[in-house]
Amino acid sequence: MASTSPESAAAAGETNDSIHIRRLELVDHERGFVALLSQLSACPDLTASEFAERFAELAAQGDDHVILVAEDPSAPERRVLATGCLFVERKFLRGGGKVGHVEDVVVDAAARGRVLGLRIVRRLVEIARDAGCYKVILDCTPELRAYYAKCGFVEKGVQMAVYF
Ligand SMILES: CC(=O)SCCNC(=O)CCNC(=O)[C@H](O)C(C)(C)COP(=O)(O)OP(=O)(O)OC[C@H]1O[C@@H](n2cnc3c(N)ncnc32)[C@H](O)[C@@H]1OP(=O)(O)O
Repeated sequence: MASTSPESAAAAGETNDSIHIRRLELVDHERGFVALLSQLSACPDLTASEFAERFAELAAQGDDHVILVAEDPSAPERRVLATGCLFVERKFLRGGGKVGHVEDVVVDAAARGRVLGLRIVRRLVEIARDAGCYKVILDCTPELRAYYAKCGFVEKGVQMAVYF
C-alpha cells in the first residue's frame, strides 16, 4: 500500500509542489533551456532557428530520444527548472536488445535540493524500462556516485573517452 508520510514521499521522489515534468517543447528555447544546460557544460546560446533545427532532428527519433524538463506552471515566468535526456541505443546484441543512456541531467542552481533531479532521472529510467531496454547506463563524476545511487544506479565498469 502506498504511504503518505513526507519521508517516504521524498524517498520516492514525490513532492507536494506544483512542479510538472513533461517532454521538451519548442517554446522551451524562450524559457531558458539552453541557459540551464550551460550550468552543466559549455553551451553557447542558440538562435531560435538553430534550436528549432536541432529540435526537429531529435523529434524525428521519436521515443528513442526523450528530453524531459521540469517547470512550475504556476510561476509567473515559466522557466525550465531541470532537465534530463534518455537516448535509446538499438543493438544486435541480446536478440536486438535496447540500452538506455541517461545524459545531460541538470537542475537550476536555485532549484536544487527539491528532488527535481531525482524525479527526472527516475522518470527517464521508467521510460527506458517501458521501452524494453535491458539496462540504463550513464557517465558521471565520482562526486555524483551518491546522487545516482539514490536514483537507483550501481557502479559498473570504467568510463573511457576520446575528446576532439
Ligand atoms: C549523466 C549526467 O548528466 S551527470 C551530470 C549531472 N549534473 C550536474 O552535475 C549538473 C550540476 N548539478 C545539478 O544539476 C544537481 O545538483 C544534480 C542534478 C546533481 C542533483 O539535482 P537535485 O535536484 O539538486 O538533487 P535532488 O534534490 O533530486 O537530490 C536527491 C538526493 O540526492 C542527494 N544529492 C543531490 N546532489 C548530490 C550530490 N552532488 N552528491 C551526493 N548526493 C547528492 C540529495 O541530498 C538527495 O538525497 P536525500 O533525499 O537523502 O537528501
